[in-house]
Amino acid sequence: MIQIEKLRKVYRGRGREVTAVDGVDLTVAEGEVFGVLGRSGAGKSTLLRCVNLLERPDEGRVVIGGRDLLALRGGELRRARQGIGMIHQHFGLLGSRTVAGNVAFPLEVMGVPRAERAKRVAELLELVGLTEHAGAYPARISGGQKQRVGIARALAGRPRVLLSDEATSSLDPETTASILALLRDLNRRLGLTVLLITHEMDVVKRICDSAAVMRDGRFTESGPVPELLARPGSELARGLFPLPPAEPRDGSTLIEVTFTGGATGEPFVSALARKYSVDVNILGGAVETVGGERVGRLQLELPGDPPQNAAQLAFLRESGLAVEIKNPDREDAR
Ligand SMILES: Nc1ncnc2c1ncn2[C@@H]1O[C@H](COP(=O)(O)OP(=O)(O)OP(=O)(O)O)[C@@H](O)[C@H]1O
Repeated sequence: MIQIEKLRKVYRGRGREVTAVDGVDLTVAEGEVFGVLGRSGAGKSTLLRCVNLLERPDEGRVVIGGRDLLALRGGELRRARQGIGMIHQHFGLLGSRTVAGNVAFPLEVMGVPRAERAKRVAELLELVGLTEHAGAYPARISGGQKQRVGIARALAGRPRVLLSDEATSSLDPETTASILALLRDLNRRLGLTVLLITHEMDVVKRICDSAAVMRDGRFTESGPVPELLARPGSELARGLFPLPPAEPRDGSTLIEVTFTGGATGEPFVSALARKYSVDVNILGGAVETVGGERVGRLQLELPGDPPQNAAQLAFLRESGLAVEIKNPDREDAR
């Protein structure tokens, strides 16, 4: 649904150049929720703004629903952009208009006749659970309700794609959870494709099917979330399951094991201990639900150095677990 190829955006000014997006490739399948995670300054906002051409990239391609946006002009481009909704961290509501008036605004711009507009506004408010607040002004509603207005307004033109620019960053955890649940629900009910940027791991954990980690204008890793979590060395996995720092002791093997889906139900630690008569020391771990799937990471210590544990490590890998050896200087530390 969204296809970005070799996207590059450089800001130039006062003899200074900042490469905000530095050759990003990104594919978001139809109906998918894709999260781009990164710290401030990583280039996330610029990337998102290039997707709906609020910012014109210097190089690369932006293809949405099969249409190459950079090749479109005038009315064609306007129509293509109507198929892309956007929500923002600070909501961007008009204080002088009611909730209903804010949602009606894009419909007025599109020239939708009054009667049809009223019907559509009512539908949209129902969709986001704000029917009772139609006549309220933004100053009198909560942050979560404001973002619901933002979402209803973004959906007014029946977009197939929704871009979310840190939509929950100024909300408390409980409200964040309810907005993320709403986005997930809309994604499923309307088949909406969602591309979101965030600096919060929790957002990725709660609703993203796929994710990318962005740093200095580039993606350092990208893929379906369960796959990333199972990838040794994954930054996303480390962020979602922070394990205590641990130094491998001489004569022992320190490993981090990631398990997803089917492997979660298997008592692999006890199976390992029984099969090889080893004392497995559990140093840390966490199990979470990510994208509706149980995922976990454990830090384990086995007696004996890595070569002595070759069979044990193979057993874990054959059980469907991703195993990363933390002992330094290991050529096979995968
Ligand atoms: N209009 C602009 N002019 C010049 N430089 C800019 C402009 N917008 C962003 N930048 C620079 O581009 C880089 C990427 O910024 P961007 O806002 O895309 O990152 P971000 O990951 O979204 O961070 P944040 O969450 O803080 O917005 C930063 O170094 C920033 O200073």
